[in-house]
Amino acid sequence: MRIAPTPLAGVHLVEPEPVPDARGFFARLVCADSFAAHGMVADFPQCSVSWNRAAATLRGLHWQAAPHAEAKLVRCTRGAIFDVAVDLRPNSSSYRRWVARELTAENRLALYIPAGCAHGFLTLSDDTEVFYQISAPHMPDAARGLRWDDPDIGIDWPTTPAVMSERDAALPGWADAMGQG
Ligand SMILES: Cc1cn([C@H]2C[C@H](O)[C@@H](COP(=O)(O)OP(=O)(O)O[C@H]3O[C@H](C)C(=O)[C@H](O)[C@H]3O)O2)c(=O)[nH]c1=O
Repeated sequence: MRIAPTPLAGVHLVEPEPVPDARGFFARLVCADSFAAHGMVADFPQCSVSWNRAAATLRGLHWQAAPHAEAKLVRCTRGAIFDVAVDLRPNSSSYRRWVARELTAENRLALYIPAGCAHGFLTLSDDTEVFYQISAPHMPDAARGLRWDDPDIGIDWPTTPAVMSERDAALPGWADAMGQG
């Protein structure tokens, strides 16, 4: 697999390297040694999936507060997403910056998002499925969020969301979100 850095500290793009043969191919998706060499965790005690009926569905921007902060490896297993990470770490060289990558079932790319970053995505096609490998269990009381269109972050979404949860539509802007503790 190829692990490439992004402009956000600790956020990496993981690209499988398929080994082809007459049957098709085999490819590794996670490797503890390779991940550790890039400062990434590879222990994912919880895996989740979300299915999204329509294109332009937005989920996020979410994270879990310490001590329940989670690293995530996110991939699109059907359809396509515009996947976004936002750096919330005050001591990070990329604090308050965002990065996005197009993850699709066809490119099999995965975005590694370390603890201390918010995550969200916008679907680019109907019938899109997103698979998460997560380094910490879901703790509802630790759930935090930032609104998708916060002007201080300025994410350049490819299109206006058409579908989102009431929770996501009501998420706070940066100042209030950082005051959530
Ligand atoms: C996250 C989660 C949710 N749930 C339950 C709670 C709700 O009854 C239902 C939907 O939850 P929610 O609306 O928070 O789902 P998303 O909006 O897709 O949240 C996710 O979206 C963004 C993009 C992420 O990166 C996180 O993985 C996660 O926050 O699933 C669980 O049972 N376990 C879980 O781990």
